[in-house]
Amino acid sequence: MLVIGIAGGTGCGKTTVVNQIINELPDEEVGVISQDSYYNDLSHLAFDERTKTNFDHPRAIDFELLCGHLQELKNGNPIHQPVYSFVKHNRTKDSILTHPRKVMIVEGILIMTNPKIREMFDIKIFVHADSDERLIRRLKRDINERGRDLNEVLTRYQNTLKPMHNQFIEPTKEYADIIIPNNKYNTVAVDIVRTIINEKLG
Ligand SMILES: Nc1ncnc2c1ncn2[C@@H]1O[C@H](COP(=O)(O)OP(=O)(O)O)[C@@H](O)[C@H]1O
Ligand SMILES: O=c1ccn([C@@H]2O[C@H](COP(=O)(O)O)[C@@H](O)[C@H]2O)c(=O)[nH]1
Repeated sequence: MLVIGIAGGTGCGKTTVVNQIINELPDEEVGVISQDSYYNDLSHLAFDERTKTNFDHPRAIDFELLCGHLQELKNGNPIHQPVYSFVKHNRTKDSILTHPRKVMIVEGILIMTNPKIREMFDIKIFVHADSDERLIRRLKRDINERGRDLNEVLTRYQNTLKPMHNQFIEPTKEYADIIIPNNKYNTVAVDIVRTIINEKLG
């Protein structure tokens, strides 16, 4: 199994890049795991308390579960990938049965901060977009798709997103084998990654 890790700050375009990469590749050969599925289960907290969580700190992620699931997939076993709700700030009761594939892509802001997870990646990719571009995209996406308002996104950006990005996420760029500049859509980079995957698929 070829495991590809794709990291980068919020709004850099990780999900978009992953969708572009897997578009036209056979479903049964390539799978995706999102770090978002592995946010800690916060069911013990009331909604108001959950909104105060720092979701941009490595502590917010259940890396033990993510690591265990990746190992299971590498061993050829299926996993039940949790499903996360950004609107509720919590895991849902659902899960997605995910079978091992020849190629697994793991994407998320913090995946390269964890040494054990990092070691499991055969290829490490960091998607870069400037911080103003990321903030604009995040504002639009969170207001349109994640039930937030302007003030909420900006406050979170100043209080946690920006400092956490600088402290934990940006430094993981140094581990990357490939850095994809993504201020604009980057079809060349996507094609290169697709070529690598196609070689693996034979
Ligand atoms: N290169 C790009 N140029 C303009 N908008 C983009 C680009 N890549 C992604 N977007 C948009 O920015 C938003 C965030 O992208 P997304 O892929 O969800 O980022 P991430 O997963 O890194 O948080 C989405 O609305 C997406 O359509
Ligand atoms: O309950 C939550 C959990 C996370 N977030 C924010 O999501 C982003 C990570 O997702 P991307 O798709 O990579 O942007 C992270 O910056 C968290 O702040 C949230 O708002 N609510």
